[in-house]
Amino acid sequence: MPTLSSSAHCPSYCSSSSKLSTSSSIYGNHQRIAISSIRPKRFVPEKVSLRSNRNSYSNAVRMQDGAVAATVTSIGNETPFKKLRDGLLSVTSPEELGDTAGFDISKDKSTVSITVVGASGDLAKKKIFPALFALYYEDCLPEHFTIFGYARSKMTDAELRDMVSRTLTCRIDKRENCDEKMDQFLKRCFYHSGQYDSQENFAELDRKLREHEGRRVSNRLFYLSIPPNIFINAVRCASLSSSSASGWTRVIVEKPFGRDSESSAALTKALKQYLEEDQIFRIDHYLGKELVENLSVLRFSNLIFEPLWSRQYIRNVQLLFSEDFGTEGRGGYFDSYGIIRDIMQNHLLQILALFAMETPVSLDAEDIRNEKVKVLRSMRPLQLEDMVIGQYKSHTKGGVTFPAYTDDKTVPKDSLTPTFAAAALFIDNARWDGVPFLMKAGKALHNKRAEIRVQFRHVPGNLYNRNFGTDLDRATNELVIRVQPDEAIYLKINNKVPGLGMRLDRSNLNLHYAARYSKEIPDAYERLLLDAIEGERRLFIRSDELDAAWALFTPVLKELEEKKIVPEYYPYGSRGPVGSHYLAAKYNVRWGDLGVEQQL
Ligand SMILES: NC(=O)C1=CN([C@@H]2O[C@H](COP(=O)(O)OP(=O)(O)OC[C@H]3O[C@@H](n4cnc5c(N)ncnc54)[C@H](OP(=O)(O)O)[C@@H]3O)[C@@H](O)[C@H]2O)C=CC1
Ligand SMILES: O=C1O[C@H](COP(=O)(O)O)[C@@H](O)[C@H](O)[C@H]1O
Repeated sequence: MPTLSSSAHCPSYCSSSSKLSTSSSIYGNHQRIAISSIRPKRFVPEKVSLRSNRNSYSNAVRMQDGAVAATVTSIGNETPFKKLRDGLLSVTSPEELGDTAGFDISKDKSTVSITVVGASGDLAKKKIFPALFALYYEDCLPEHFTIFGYARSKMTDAELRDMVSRTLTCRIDKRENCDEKMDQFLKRCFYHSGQYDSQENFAELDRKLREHEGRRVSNRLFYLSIPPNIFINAVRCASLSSSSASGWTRVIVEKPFGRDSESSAALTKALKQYLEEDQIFRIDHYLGKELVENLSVLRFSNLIFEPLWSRQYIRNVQLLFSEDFGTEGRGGYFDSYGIIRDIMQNHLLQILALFAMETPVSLDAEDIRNEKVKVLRSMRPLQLEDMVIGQYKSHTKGGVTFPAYTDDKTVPKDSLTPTFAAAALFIDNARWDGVPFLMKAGKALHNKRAEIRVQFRHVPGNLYNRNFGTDLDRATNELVIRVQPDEAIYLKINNKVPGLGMRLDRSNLNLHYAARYSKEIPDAYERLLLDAIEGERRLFIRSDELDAAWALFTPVLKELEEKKIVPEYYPYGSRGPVGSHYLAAKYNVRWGDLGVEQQL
């Protein structure tokens, strides 16, 4: 009996998934076969022909169980084919392709090398190494893997291990053998010091990687965790001097992907001098967050939501992001980007696209990304009059003084860079015509939170209108998807207060993750790293998506800078500029995050 399994996310390597080897599991709505159910059966696969408009396939074979597997050859770098469509089962590793595909089918003949470029930096320490360890702990990494740190800093392997060890923690529910697992993990970590623009240094890395890979099919993942001005040099050197000769080579690129349409297009063009689009994994870590991934499940697997998902029933949609700390430590980077580029153009817009897209043909990465591009291209570029910007100023509370944004030594004293922005966006298509999509993002606010709020329309001819007083807006249903912290999905409904009278109140139908699920939620970087290793592109940004996203924000960003628009100043730790309320009121909207929420 197929089960909806939480382990379905890491099916090809995780130990939990190998337990599925004697049966199939449900991955999305497509059947997926665990590798171990195929691998031991040596047989001669029948060659079949496979065609598509975009890719050419080679080595297409029919497996013993009827599934078709192939490798894609149009992208230069032969990559195992992964298609989740009618009749085609997921192929996640060379082993599945068998002898006729030119790979050695025994599992111990392939390896994955993960090189963290910029290993000495903040993101590497904070997110990437801990995520890799978590994947290792969960047995989600392949049997043969090696992790290399690469940066200019001089470090020995032992020093890298020491640095990494201080960043690793075990999940509360996974303490068993944790120290032992950490030691084993650290033994797989190595370091190479080199310049980002030196082909010679990357060639030295290549030699070290080859030593570790031996004669196995070598697959290589480079994570560019470096400032954007050195992306291209690093990609050039990595691709020319340390690409894999026998397996795939993939590069995870961190944001920012440019500052506007032009610089983003230039970055893409430069990357494509050295890499095919299929090798580029542009990361937006919000797409790896549990509740963002769940958006499609909520919409497309529950009858009660999708029919309501349109202008007919939805009054407005709000995408909210707040942090209760400033740009401390990252002011230098932040000042040339600002909150619109840092959060809105990517994280919030990606959520909006997933929220508003039409039903994709399938859960295949290209089908999903096609729908996201379509909805982004149906949007109106943001107008200056639909935008409010703010910057935090110093504030003293309880004897403690919190700094202004411009108190940061790396920020110019006269900086006009917004640390807060609110915006109203519109999608000019049949489903969403006239529905305001309001975004609000800010640093140094009163709380840390990310959520999606969907405010529904009034009930026509509501028999209970007189029970709500004059504020009928308060009586409409609201669906809240709290992405973080304390993940939850709750629906505000009107309910009769028990008793002999007829008094109504607002109560929550609450799916509170901590209460419902005992398993700790993996960090977004774990999911995304695993997907990159598996070649799953669903949660990464395609270049045309990126172009469409920049097209919406570039004109207003230019106007703000050319006109030197002064931000509205708000105290550190407050709810942000008052102007955001006027913006919402212009579209008859009240921000949903103002009141104290009732928690069940
Ligand atoms: N930190 C975060 O929370 C987030 C970061 N990002 C993105 O991830 C990437 C990495 O971020 P983060 O780790 O904070 O960056 P860092 O500033 O910490 O830089 C990473 C490493 O790059 C090297 N480096 C730094 N500046 C330069 C320079 N001017 N020239 C050459 N090398 C340099 C340093 O290593 P060495 O000197 O040893 O070579 C440094 O340790 C960036 O693109 C950033 O925008 C995205 C989301 C969040
Ligand atoms: O990309 C970024 O995200 C972080 C917030 O990420 P979260 O997962 O902690 O919510 C933000 O602080 C940073 O400015 C931005 O670059």
